[in-house]
Amino acid sequence: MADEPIQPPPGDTQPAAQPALLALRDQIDALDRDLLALLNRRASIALQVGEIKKKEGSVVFRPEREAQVIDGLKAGNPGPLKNDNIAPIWREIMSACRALETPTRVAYLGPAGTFSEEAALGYFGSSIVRVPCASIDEVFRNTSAGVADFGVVPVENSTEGMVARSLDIFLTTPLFIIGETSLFVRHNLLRKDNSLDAIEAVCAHPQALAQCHEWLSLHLPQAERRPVASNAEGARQAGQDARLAGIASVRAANEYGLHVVAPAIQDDAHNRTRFAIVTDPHRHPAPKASGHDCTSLVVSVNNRPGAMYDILAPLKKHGVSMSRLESRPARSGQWEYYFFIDLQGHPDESRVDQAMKELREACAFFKVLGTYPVDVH
Ligand SMILES: O=C(O)C(=O)C[C@]1(C(=O)O)C=C[C@@H](O)C=C1
Repeated sequence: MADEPIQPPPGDTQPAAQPALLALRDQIDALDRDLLALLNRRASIALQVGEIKKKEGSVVFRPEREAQVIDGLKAGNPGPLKNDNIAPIWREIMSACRALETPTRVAYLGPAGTFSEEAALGYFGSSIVRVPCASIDEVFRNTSAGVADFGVVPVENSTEGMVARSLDIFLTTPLFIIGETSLFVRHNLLRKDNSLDAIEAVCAHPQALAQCHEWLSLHLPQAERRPVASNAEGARQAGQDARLAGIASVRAANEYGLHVVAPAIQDDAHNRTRFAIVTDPHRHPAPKASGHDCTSLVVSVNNRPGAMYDILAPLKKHGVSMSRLESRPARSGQWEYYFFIDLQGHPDESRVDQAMKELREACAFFKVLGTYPVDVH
């Protein structure tokens, strides 16, 4: 039989590129070369800024400046690039420029693949030195001890409310908040086998187990819900034992070689977690006003009639808006509470400064947790 040339199966061939397409690609290549040249010019200017900062002995990371850069670009964006894409692109550019000035070491609840890691990368960009920690306490400890320059800790979830451990540590930590970031949290059921059969236990962080409560009750009513230190730790354990499943991100599935057996199992489709960026005030000054700032406080008032009014009155008097008010028992056994308050504005604004002074006088306990640019998306 004569040798027939082997024909590729239909659909397996690339159609010959159209001349018009090739010409457009040539334009993209030329623009990419221009972009690279511009980015390198930007990087060498950042290096010069770094030299000046070194001489002055000042810090490299300036969250208020980065927020202003992104806000300014979004305000003047002619499109068609969407404004939502501006922040992630420029965060990466500034992350790379910052890394030329000095390494940024960031502590977060690890191991690799946690939402905290995703938050850290989203906020600082990927040119950082990662310091994964075993617990939220360790994030605070490593940042205080100078093992990391910054820590990223979860503070609030849109389904489950406050992250109690972080807030409790905020009462006493010497660290303060210099930034915030929030993340859509999509939980996925991960497992070695691609099936829901014979799962004995689901291992995840208690918050994730709580956020998937309804789904677990419906689909895996027999399975034990086993709390572990982080979702990535649960995924790691699931990677070693087919009887276990984890609840974690797709990044964690890739990291530990697991199947996404059921995607998006969180009870609330809009599940978001908010993270605070903390640092040591001896090594990093408070960010200056950026124009869109938030100031976080924790206060307590003696248990008396009108105590809540005394907290709110100075804010009303000076026209300061409050974007968050959370209470947490003071554990005194006296029905006393700490109030976590977010004010809109920066203490450099006199109305905010005045309101804070009067609020301080009305409170038995008053601590400024930090002042920082609001999250820019
Ligand atoms: O403007 C500065 O202070 C810089 O160091 C430059 C730059 C940037 O790349 O734009 C980098 C790091 C800072 O956090 C802020 C901005």
